[in-house]
Amino acid sequence: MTVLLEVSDLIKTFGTGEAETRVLRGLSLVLEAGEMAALLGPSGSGKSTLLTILGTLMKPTSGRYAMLGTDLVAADDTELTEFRNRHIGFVFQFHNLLPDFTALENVVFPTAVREGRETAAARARGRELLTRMGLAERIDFPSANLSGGQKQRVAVARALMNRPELVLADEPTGNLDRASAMQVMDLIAEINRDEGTTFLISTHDEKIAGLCRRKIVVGDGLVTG
Ligand SMILES: Nc1ncnc2c1ncn2[C@@H]1O[C@H](COP(=O)(O)OP(=O)(O)OP(=O)(O)O)[C@@H](O)[C@H]1O
Repeated sequence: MTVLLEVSDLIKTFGTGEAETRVLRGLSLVLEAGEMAALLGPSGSGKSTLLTILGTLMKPTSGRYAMLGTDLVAADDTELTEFRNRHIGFVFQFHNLLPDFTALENVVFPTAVREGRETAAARARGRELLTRMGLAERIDFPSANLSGGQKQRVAVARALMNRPELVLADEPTGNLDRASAMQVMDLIAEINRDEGTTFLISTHDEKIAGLCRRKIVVGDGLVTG
């Protein structure tokens, strides 16, 4: 197996003095390329904080983080933005789609903004992904008119646009009914299997976690299982 990322001795504190909260307390974790892992743990245990650090959206207070051989603690903001755009996709509980944009426009828009233009290749990739997500009939629908499950599948397609090695999903099914949640998870599993994309999925739902090959449990700022 190839190591995709490794964090070690991660500490993250918020606030100072009496208000200081130590959220991560020396957490270490290795993710292999191609894993599909659930991130579990009680509310407040630090799951979102860890995902935000792994997504390079926030630096740890101390500790090491390397992905694909790049030291992401030493990297500056420009390097981090570039790295994130190329290698990491995000799916959140609230999909954050632009309601007046169609499904396809939502999927292609972030790439178009980054590249300064919308290319035919990007549109083709967007169509292919939406079709894989079972949304071929909804490609040109305004996203406001899609169901919650459909919107979340658009969000998964958007996260995959740039063929990231890693997708971080923070409670991606938290807002969905059971059937829609299972459908989103099935599609994630299919992408994981077919394209080798690594997924780390935080969830409170044991059934959702059960669909992942590995469970990582966080408790009190450390990996406990
Ligand atoms: N920016 C911040 N400033 C201060 N405290 C914060 C900040 N972000 C998170 N925290 C605190 O860190 C702790 C962990 O939060 P985090 O959101 O990582 O937990 P979680 O495991 O994702 O919880 P949940 O399952 O409820 O989403 C909480 O006590 C939270 O209040």
